[in-house]
Amino acid sequence: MEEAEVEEQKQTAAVHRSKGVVYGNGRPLDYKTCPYHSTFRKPVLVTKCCYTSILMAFWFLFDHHFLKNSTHRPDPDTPRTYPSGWDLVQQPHVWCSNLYGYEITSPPTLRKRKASWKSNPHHTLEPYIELVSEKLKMLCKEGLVFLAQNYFNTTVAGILSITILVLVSKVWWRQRRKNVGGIPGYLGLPFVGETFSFLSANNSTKGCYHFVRLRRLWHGRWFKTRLFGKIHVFVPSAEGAKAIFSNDFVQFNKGYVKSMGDAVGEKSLLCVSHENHRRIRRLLADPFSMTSLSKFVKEFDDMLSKRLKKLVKDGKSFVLLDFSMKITFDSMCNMLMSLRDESTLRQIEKDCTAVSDAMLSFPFMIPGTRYYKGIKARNRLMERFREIISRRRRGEESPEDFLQSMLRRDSYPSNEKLDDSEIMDNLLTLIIAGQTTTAAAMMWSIKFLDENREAQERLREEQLSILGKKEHGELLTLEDLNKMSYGSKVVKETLRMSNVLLWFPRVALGDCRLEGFEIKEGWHVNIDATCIHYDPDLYKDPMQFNPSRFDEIQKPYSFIPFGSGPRTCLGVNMAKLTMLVFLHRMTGGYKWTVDDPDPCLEKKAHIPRLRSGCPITLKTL
Ligand code: HEM
Repeated sequence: MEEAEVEEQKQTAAVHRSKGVVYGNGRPLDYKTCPYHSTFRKPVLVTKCCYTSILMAFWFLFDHHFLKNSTHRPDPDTPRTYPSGWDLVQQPHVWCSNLYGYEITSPPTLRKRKASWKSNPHHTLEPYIELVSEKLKMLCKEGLVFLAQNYFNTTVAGILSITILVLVSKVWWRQRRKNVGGIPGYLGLPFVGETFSFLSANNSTKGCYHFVRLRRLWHGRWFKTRLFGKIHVFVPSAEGAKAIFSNDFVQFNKGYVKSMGDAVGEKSLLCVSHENHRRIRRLLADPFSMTSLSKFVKEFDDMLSKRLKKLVKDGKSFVLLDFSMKITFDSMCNMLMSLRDESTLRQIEKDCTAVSDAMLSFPFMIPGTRYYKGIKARNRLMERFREIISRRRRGEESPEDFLQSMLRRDSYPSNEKLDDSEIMDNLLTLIIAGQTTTAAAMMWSIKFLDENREAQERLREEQLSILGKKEHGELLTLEDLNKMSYGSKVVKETLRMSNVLLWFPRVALGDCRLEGFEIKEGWHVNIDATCIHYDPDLYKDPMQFNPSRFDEIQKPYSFIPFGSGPRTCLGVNMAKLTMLVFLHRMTGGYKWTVDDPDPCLEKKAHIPRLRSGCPITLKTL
């Protein structure tokens, strides 16, 4: 791209930033190619009006021209049948044209119809001419032609005015609703709303956030839409996020669909009521505290070092996303249930993927559907977890892991322990909530560092200095990770830019106001973390990968990749530690080349991930 072009693009971007345009997923909106970049809702309608008028005018002139200039007279000997009055009403065009006594040659649709009439000997075009000539005998020819011309022009004028009226009233109606309802936006038809646009964005390589990005361009920072029959408001500000997070469970609650509850289980942290949530979360939290995770750090480091060594020895390109999905899954199953057998792990992973796919599907138990497969997979998983729990209760095995720490509470009072179904549902929840998110973040960290060599070299320097103080082959400890100050900033900047969870959904439990905007009971409010993380007022040059921006303390609720409040991510520490260990091994021991720079996102993925999975080749330093 030429320098002038780049400059122009930057200026356009600056204008859009000042209007509150959001760039999601670490990928800028391409101003050169995006057909919508300067298009707002109203101009779209005005343009539609103009196009329609021009088309109608063309049709009128075209038709008139052919009527007047046609020399093709109908064959008077063709067999005739007479049309009914209704046929005549449906074909005023034919009627008008025949008043001139000539065959119709336009518009194309009529030509097609004429062909079909001809193929049917009992229904030809000629009867119209016969009818007209009969009428002509009865009426004064000049008078009728005058009438017909008037009728033709009136029809065209009528259609034109109705079209323009409909479009103008649409603009007016939209404008009126903006003022009355408070939050701008387009709700579309009942139930359907903009669901199809959302699904189409989700099914494209721009990712589902593209849907949000476009609406923000059209309506402004705050907007509402209707998806799957529910009204959704996208909350774009740190202040809005604060208001929702600090009223979680009071004014807002996490809305979950039936398929989600069926897939992960009704005792899952994601689905339980307020009281149960507090108790389950308290009991689950301990194994995820920073101090309890030191064993996890060592085991993950060991697993990662061995796998990377093997890959570099092979010297082949490998898909980073696949690698990170597998290693996060294996390390989590090891930490939760001490599962290490390869074939068992792969079966469980397959079932967990099926459950995860079923979470946002239509809940109909029809064989072959995602929901059906997910429920079957869930049943298999529950059976497996039940077996493991029974073996432990019989004392056949008792490894030190998350599950064992839960079972140790068996003799505690009921509010101090989890029952079996609570343990099993939450084991599944933890695996599903932890695997895809952490794996995607790991992939993005490498992609961003690859595009920002300065940051990569600075991180490498820090990691080599930590590595230099350790024995050869010695595993990382929590203390080592605490020394990685630049590494932590790289992790933060990766999470800010990648927005692994694009927005956090809640449902309003009653009518309320957010930053002066009216929210009705039952509306879905989505805390738009992506918009907040790309807000130029909160982050200077938000498109720039710059870990050093975290030298400064962030404003409250401006950095929320793990959410906030009573529902903050339970695995926040685990995720950060996993990423730090990963970055340490990748930059401290290796260099890499990204083998496919394709920036497109994976289709139908709720978590933004590269379609290519980011294939890389490793080389030892
Ligand atoms: C980079 C990785 C991760 C990111 C970005 C992430 C992000 C989040 C966010 C934003 C939420 C809150 C959503 C909301 O408020 O609606 C959340 C919740 C949760 N996360 Fe994570 N997460 C990550 C990794 C993990 C890991 C590794 C685990 C567990 C092993 C985990 C387990 C959970 C659970 C159980 C919840 C539900 C908490 C509740 O409702 O009380 N996450 N995560």
